[in-house]
Amino acid sequence: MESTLKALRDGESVLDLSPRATVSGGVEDVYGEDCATEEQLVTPWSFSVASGYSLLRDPQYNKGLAFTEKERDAHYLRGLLPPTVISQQLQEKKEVNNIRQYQVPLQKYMAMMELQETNERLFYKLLIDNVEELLPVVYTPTVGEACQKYGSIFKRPQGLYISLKEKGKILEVLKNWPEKSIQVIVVTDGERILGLGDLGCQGMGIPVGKLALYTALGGLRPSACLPITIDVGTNNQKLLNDEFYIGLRQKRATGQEYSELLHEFMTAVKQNYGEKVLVQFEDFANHNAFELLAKYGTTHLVFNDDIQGTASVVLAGVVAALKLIGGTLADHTFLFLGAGEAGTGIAELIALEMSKQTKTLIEESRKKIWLVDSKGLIVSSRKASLQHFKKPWAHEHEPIDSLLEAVKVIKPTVLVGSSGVGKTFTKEVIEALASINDKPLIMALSNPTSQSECTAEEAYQWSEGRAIFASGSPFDPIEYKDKVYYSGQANNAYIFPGFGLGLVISGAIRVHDDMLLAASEALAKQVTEENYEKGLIYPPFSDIRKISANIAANVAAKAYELGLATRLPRPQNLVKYAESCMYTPVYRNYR
Ligand SMILES: O=C([O-])CC(=O)C(=O)O
Ligand SMILES: [Mg+2]
Repeated sequence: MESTLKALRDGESVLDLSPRATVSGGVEDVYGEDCATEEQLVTPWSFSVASGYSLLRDPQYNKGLAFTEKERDAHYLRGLLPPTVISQQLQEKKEVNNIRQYQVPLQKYMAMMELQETNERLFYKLLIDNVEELLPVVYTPTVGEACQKYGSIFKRPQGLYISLKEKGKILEVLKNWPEKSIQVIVVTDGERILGLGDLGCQGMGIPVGKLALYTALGGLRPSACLPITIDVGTNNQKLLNDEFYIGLRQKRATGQEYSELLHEFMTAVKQNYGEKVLVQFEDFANHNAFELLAKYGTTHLVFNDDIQGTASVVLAGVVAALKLIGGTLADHTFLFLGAGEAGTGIAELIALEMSKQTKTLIEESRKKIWLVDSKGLIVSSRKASLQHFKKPWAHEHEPIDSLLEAVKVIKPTVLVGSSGVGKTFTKEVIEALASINDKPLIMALSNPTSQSECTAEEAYQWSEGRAIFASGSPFDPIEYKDKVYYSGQANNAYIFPGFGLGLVISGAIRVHDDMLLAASEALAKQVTEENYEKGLIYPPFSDIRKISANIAANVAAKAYELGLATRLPRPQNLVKYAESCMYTPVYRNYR
């Protein structure tokens, strides 16, 4: 092989397949590329072993200035790099300095994406070593703005685009992806990107970002991760009018046309990657999210991050918070603003855990949990007109129109925001909550920061410093009356990377609700006394790889217990095993 490459580089056509014999004019080259006119056909040759110039442009293998002298000799890199050889540590220092120089978060995002596209291992090294600083760049809130402007900032495609144009050909499209051993797919149809609504094809930033976290936080290999956007159109008129929009210019396909495309996709995925590939649904609109999860939950390894991942992270936060606010889960009364994927998903998982703890029927546990949607409190008199996923929460009560009224009447101890609409936890709402509770637990989950139900500062100020607060997007520590308040990030990023790792290492073939409880339990256990002293109900993200290994182990253990694991025999020490499976971004040495 090496002599073949050398010969090609020296200008010989070893296999003599080059089209040079058939083209004329211009300067002759081995590929026939430079001498072809526009009408003449050329062959897009590529090498199967990255070497020389192409090695420097292959993000998976490129090491830039960190290529050693020996590697520069062995891989035809002499002269293609300046003479200096530096360590990955120094490269990292330089990149961190570069990123810090950008004032605008979107510029930082673009710089990080460029790094991912030029030197993958360096990108992950940066992200892992500086996770608290860079998470808000590659993930919420900045990724939201990136999706909104995706058409304008778009340089190179990342991930796989499957649009209505590919109907009937989805299996072929999957085969176009260069990697064959895929373990995790994150897929969106872009209809409900964070709390920003329908961003159509530009939702691709989300699967790309989520999978970057799968690798950085959960240790899945980048080559095993596949981001996919399904483009069935968009109802976002602004995007349809935008000359730089990258998606199909049509209104969303719905009904049969939609479900047929999704079905072809799900079938092709299983056919191409087998039973054990995890498909994570992300940021679908409510109606499709619930339907897809129910439909494919029994035939595929599927996980909905917004319903199940968010539920698991919030349950963990609530369980941890009990140390600060007192009582058992069943002693508390929960009020949600938002009864979509996140709201009903969290409510159901809390009810499930409550029932397990108290050995009562889930119908009884649900009565401790109240949901408010855009039409007011969900009560039994509204039942006939409710979407099916809201019906379990229609308890007997007089109708109530507003959140404020609901807080006053229901007297919740825990207030959760999951509607995707910002600034809805007003001063009045938080004051009312704080007048009922000594230590109210407030979780403002909506993303990005612009959609947060309230800010950390508002939560502490309006509760006179008594609230325990966590939010979906991060807030900096707040100083209030000479005291510093730290708030946690109740984001599914704590759960899905470890959860997915647990499924992969056990060879799980289905997701079960008990695995979500297992993930919650593992996360809640990672909160230390030191965290509690600061008022935190989540451990810091700087420990996330250890946290993910623990979550993965607990999830895998549950998969074995339920008979859903196929990787046999079961490893004895699952935490150690999970850690040993995790990708690390240090450079490999090339022979
Ligand atoms: O992406 C995030 O930050 C959390 C999430 O799933 C969402 O808001 O849809
Ligand atoms: Mg989401």
